Amino acid sequence: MAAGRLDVSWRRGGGGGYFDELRRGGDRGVVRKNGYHSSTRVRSFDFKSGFNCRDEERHCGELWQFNAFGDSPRYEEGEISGNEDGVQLPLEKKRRFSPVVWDAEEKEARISLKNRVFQRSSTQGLNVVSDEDVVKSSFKGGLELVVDEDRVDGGSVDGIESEYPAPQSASLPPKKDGGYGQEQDQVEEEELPNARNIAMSRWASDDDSPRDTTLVDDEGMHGEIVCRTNSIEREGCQREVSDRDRSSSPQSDERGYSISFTSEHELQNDAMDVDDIGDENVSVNDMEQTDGWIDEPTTTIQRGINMLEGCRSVFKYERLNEINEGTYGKVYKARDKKTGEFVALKKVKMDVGRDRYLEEYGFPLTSLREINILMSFDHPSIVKVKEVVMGDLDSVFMVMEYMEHDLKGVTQAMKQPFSTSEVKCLMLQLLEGVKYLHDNWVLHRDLKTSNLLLNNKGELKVCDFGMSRQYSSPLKPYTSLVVTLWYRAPELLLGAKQYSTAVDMWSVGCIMAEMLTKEPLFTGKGEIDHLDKIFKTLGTPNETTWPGLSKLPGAKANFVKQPHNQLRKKFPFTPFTGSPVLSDLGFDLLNKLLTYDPEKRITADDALNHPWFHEVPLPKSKESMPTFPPQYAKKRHNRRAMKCLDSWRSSEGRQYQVLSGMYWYISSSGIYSLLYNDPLPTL
Ligand SMILES: Nc1ncnc2c1ncn2[C@@H]1O[C@H](COP(=O)(O)OP(=O)(O)OP(=O)(O)O)[C@@H](O)[C@H]1O
Repeated sequence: MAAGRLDVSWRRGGGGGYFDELRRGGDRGVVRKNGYHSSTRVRSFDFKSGFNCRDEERHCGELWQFNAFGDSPRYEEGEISGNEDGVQLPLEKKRRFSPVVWDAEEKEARISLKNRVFQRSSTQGLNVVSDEDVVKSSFKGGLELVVDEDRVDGGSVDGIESEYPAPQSASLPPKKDGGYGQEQDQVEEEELPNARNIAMSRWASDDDSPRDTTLVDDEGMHGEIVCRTNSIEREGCQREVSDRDRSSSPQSDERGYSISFTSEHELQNDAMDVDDIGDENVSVNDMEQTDGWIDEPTTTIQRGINMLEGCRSVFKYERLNEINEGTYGKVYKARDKKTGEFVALKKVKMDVGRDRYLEEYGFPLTSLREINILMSFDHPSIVKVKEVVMGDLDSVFMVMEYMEHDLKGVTQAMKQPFSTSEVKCLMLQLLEGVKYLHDNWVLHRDLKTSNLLLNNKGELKVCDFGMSRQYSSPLKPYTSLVVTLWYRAPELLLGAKQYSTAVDMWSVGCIMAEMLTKEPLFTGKGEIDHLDKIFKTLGTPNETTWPGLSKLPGAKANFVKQPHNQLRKKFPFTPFTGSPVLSDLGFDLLNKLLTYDPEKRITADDALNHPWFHEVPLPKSKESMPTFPPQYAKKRHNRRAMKCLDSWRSSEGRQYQVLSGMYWYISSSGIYSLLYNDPLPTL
């Protein structure tokens, strides 16, 4: 898996401003601004290791490094300590949360020498690294070297040794009060799992600086040197490219490194014709001015050796259509320019309202959670995040495997609900995914049909981990404002602050019912209304059916009184209507998922072993699951498509057309739309 790291830097002083910047790895210290002393702190979010957060701070040009969150790399430790949602995990449980990468076999140590950062890796070579994906930046930086202790004999690095002797061992930044003792050393080692693909990413610097394309080069080195600089003045270790050297044609130096620069503000102007639309993937690069993914980076440096993947640039991908826009980010379909693979790119929304992490560190907590969890998980029922990439304007994108549909879109568009055997196939996959989450101490907390992705291979994958969090035993208080209302468990609706995996299982119950009937089970307009709807269907709970109910904050409200469970009525025995029949065993499972008392609610593990899955009709295999027409594109203002269709329409004189399985039509407002499962127009 490709890896990435984000450095979030924020600066104080130097003009009284307090502003955050997102930077890829390599952004290091502006020390002075307007004559004032200014310190820059860089917090590194290491997406490869799950969540490894470390701070570096510059004071008067000196680099101080310290751990942001205490004693060891751990999941969201900063957020965990002392906030409302806080969970302090017992050690063994931390370990059990295995997907967050703990094994730091390839440990690295950072050594600060003057303004330079050496990074040591026990397994990585000493490589000259450059970046294929340099994103424009206005940073004036220092120098970062990555040095392999195994390969660098006695700390000798060609061309570097004289002035910056390579370290024999991990030395420490200048010791400050309460700073780096031996203990800190140890922590530092532990806190730095291999970040070879991350730490080496770097920024081009100021556009107006000829040094933004400075490369450091050392022929004979077998390892890796990363220079983040606009001020490298190293003999024998420097290749400086001046402004006039910039050209749009690639160059090759005698060592075989290819150095190329694209022209300033060169836009990707791929011509498109009607056929492009027919290709289903409507490229919208040149019309939708979505910040962060408009221009190609102005400078590209390519070198042919030891290319390490840092936080790559979003320009590695060609943006196709927008798939959807959720609360926390827009999701686009895109194509990897190199491999042609389709991916989904979720742009991290930076304006998510009040978010302590956003305010403090420049990155929203919801996205950190999501990225951390998704990058560390590996399960067929959990959507895979391939990498995190950066766009212009400090935008960040998560690159996910592309899934053609989500369950919500599919159920809404279907004429008939899924058959029982299809529901079983989907339920098994969903339960496997949920079991995996719960086994790894993660609550999803927002399971709903729009967060279940489907592809045309019959696979179901859980996505959207923005609300998810790690839990522990004994439970700590969490916020009860989780889970979209219709799928929200009654204990949450009644204000429980302590809850566990059962909240997800309730959502699974709601989803199961919706798959069977094609309609959401409970559709309250507000919390009280929603509870009323639940109680009308399942009967009003009491202390007998749900011990502890009366202690919940919302339990005293005057709810509808309904003594009986009416759920069965929602699944009438209608063998001739074509609707799936919910057998007694199926009903038993549904009832167990929709049990009021969270303690008695069935677990994912037990649900997977429920006999309903063993009775006929047996679950369909994934391969025999139905495929669905392409998801309709929500984006309605696709000007390029409009243009193409316009000409096409005038030549054909038709109002509707089907192109590559998509139904295009012209709405009353004259806007072209893509319709999913629209009845075929008479042509
Ligand atoms: N990997 C993917 N492949 C295809 N479509 C996806 C993918 N991930 C997300 N989507 C689409 O984008 C929608 C929104 O994604 P997601 O739920 O992750 O965003 P969000 O901002 O967290 O949304 P929400 O408002 O539900 O919290 C999904 O419902 C789905 O339709």
